[in-house]
Amino acid sequence: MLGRARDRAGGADASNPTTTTTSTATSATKSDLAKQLFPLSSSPSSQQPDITSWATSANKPRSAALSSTTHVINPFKPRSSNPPPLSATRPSSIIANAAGMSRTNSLVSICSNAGSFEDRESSFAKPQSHGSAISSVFVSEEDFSDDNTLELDYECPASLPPLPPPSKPKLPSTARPIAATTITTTTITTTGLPPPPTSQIPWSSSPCHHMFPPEKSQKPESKPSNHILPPATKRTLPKTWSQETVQPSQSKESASPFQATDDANPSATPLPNKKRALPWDTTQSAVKERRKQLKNQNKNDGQLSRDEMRASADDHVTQKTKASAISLSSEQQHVIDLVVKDGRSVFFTGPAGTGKSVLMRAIISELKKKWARDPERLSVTASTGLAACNIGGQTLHSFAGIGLGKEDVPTLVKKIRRNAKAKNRWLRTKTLIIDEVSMVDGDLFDKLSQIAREIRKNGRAFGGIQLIITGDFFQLPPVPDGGKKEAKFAFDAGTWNTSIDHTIGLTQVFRQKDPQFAGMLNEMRLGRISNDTVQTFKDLARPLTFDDGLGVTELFPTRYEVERSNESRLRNLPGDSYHYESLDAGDPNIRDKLLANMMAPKSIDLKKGAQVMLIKNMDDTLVNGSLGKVMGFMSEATFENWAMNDHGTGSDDEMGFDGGSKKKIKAFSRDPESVKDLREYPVVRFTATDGSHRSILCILEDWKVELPTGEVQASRKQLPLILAWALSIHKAQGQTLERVKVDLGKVFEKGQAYVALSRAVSKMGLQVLRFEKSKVMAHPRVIQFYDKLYSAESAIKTKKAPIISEFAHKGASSTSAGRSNSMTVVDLDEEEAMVAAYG
Ligand SMILES: Nc1ncnc2c1ncn2[C@@H]1O[C@H](COP(=O)(O)OP(=O)(O)OP(=O)(O)O)[C@@H](O)[C@H]1O
Repeated sequence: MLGRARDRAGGADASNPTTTTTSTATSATKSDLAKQLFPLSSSPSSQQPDITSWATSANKPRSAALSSTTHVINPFKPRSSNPPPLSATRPSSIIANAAGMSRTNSLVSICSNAGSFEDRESSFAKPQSHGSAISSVFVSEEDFSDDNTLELDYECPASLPPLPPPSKPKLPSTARPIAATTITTTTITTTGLPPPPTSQIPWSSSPCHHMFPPEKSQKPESKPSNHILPPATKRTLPKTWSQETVQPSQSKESASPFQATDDANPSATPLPNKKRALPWDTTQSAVKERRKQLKNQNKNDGQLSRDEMRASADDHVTQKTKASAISLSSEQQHVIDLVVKDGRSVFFTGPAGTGKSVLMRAIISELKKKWARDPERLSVTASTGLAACNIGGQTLHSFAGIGLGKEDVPTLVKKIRRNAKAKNRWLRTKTLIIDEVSMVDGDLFDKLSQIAREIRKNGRAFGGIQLIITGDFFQLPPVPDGGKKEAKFAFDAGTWNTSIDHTIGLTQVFRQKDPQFAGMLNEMRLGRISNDTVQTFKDLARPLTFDDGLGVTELFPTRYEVERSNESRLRNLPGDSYHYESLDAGDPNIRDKLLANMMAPKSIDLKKGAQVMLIKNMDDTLVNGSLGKVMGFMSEATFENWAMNDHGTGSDDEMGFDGGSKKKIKAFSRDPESVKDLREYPVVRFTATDGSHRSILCILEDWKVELPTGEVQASRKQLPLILAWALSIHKAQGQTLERVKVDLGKVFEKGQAYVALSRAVSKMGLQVLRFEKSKVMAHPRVIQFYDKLYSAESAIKTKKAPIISEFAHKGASSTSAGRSNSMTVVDLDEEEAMVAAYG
């Protein structure tokens, strides 16, 4: 085995972890050491490295039509060297010529090889429903038994967030949405035991039309598609819904626009009546009533399983999502094929806004189908509680059952063996998903791999578990443990290269439609900012004003600053304050821990005029992250009576939720039968993702933490709102925000400035204060890591295959050299930890 590994590893340089591509000559002399340190027997190997091709741009017909608006950005060149913005007249084929480019500038060469790109159309529908895929989160009680102060073992019960439709900035725009900006793409085989795919995996970018707002006439269903997510079979409505009988108790709702049905298709989910510009689009209670109704029907006829029922209810609520489904780009689809069909271990990365989260949700959806009969085969985890929440998973620590994970591997293995549930998770899991890997510590990664090998009694990396990992190492790094000055990145783990078959770089930036802005952000990401970019960012210091009454969301590095800012803004508002305390239930011993990291706050104070953010997906346009303003407060009955009596015909502003109107509304709610909950809830006017304004009465929502058996471990009832004048950069990671203000003077950590600014959809919605080049810090190790990846890809393109294995072994060597016995864990959730760590 060793000999075979040695044969395969010929030429690898095991000794110099920091060398990128300049040490080919020396590498051969040191390869033996590398081979001994990292015998390939434990890693998926390939006879020849699997190399997939680079590709950019949209499908040919569209790109031809839009040739003047489709740009390929070279991410490793200063913006000034990149293609000009949309307004410029140069056509799309602005790809630098790599010929003669030096090895030290190898990053450039990746994008420069025009021949490595190919255009190919692909169009797939995204999962139809955003709120349905994940409803339960699995937490074992034992996860918390050893570390009472640990706040890491949090599993979010939230439903899987939606794959949001391409959002169209409402702000005045000088640059019209065009095709996504292509940054770079690479697929690199770093290891591979099983024989790699023999044929090249074709690449192409998603069609240009993905960048446009969904057109009503263009229904995704009408497009030929091989992969429709999620499966239509799980999304059918119960039979009983086809003849919707209105019970007396539901008569009010049926009078509401939400309940309007499609005569042509009685089973179709009713659409909001757009003719009636009522101040309510629907109420959450209406949605809940629907679910209750469905549940009762299920009980009566006993024909639907619990999941089917839930899926049906969600289907009803989110039916519009189907019509505006995101089509995965071909590079995204390529990753799905690799992980779902081929079962490969993959790390996919890419700049902010390239659809990593969207892709991960699609993968989870597909794998859930794959493991429908044996759900325990799939484990969904993330480095932080919040990130886990976003994909309906649990923290990596929680999954592993290692508490803080400070002990050495033998101790941790013993600990897990004592914990039947944790042990079972390790034994049963076939596919492990890790999101936001940039915040996973390298030592932890190695420990987990070793634990898996021992518990599963399988010598392969991670005990043979398929890994699907995503994240962008240029974003927030791991928090170093007390003793360490700097955290170790996961890619520096000794087992990183042997655990991953393919490293894939997503290239298409979807969040920012303006290629110039996307290019500026990419310069930031790499820490190589041109003077032009510095000046453009400095010009964004001007204040932003909007005519819809909503302001910008200010991003702060610490939670303390966020709370202070939100509290002072709330205090300065006139009027009464409404206090909402959550209703928590569950075993008091573990409840608080389970609920600690929940996005839903333990308590929230609101006033009329408060700026809030929705933290649950209501439907396809009111989603987690939608900004809104509190217009007033009223009880459910009042709100529904108002709807029933059709007293709203104007906009919210016309209606005005002032005292007079409110009194008037209350006059309609005297029927004691209808008044069950007299408590007043906020009416919030949201700016929906399609740019429209929608007002809903925000009542209490449920968050649950459940065991796989469905047993509820802890639950919280709370408004689905948080104050949103200010948000922490940590909480903002992963968000797409249309109006952002960032004061870079307060930023202290590498990657923070990039994360903060890259939340913005456009320059028009971004205000940047105190922009300094020095504040934009990219970690040298990260630059080096990506440099290697792209160098390797460049080498692949020039058919210098040996360099690939050299790359893989270098990586292994570097990490082995850096291995230490010191134990480090990631502090997963709290900004305070970061502050403590970084001062
Ligand atoms: N295939 C696609 N077609 C159209 N829009 C897409 C596609 N994939 C992602 N998007 C959109 O791009 C935006 C960014 O996506 P997403 O949040 O998944 O990116 P990300 O890479 O995870 O970003 P970050 O690293 O900042 O968290 C979202 O608004 C999403 O809806």
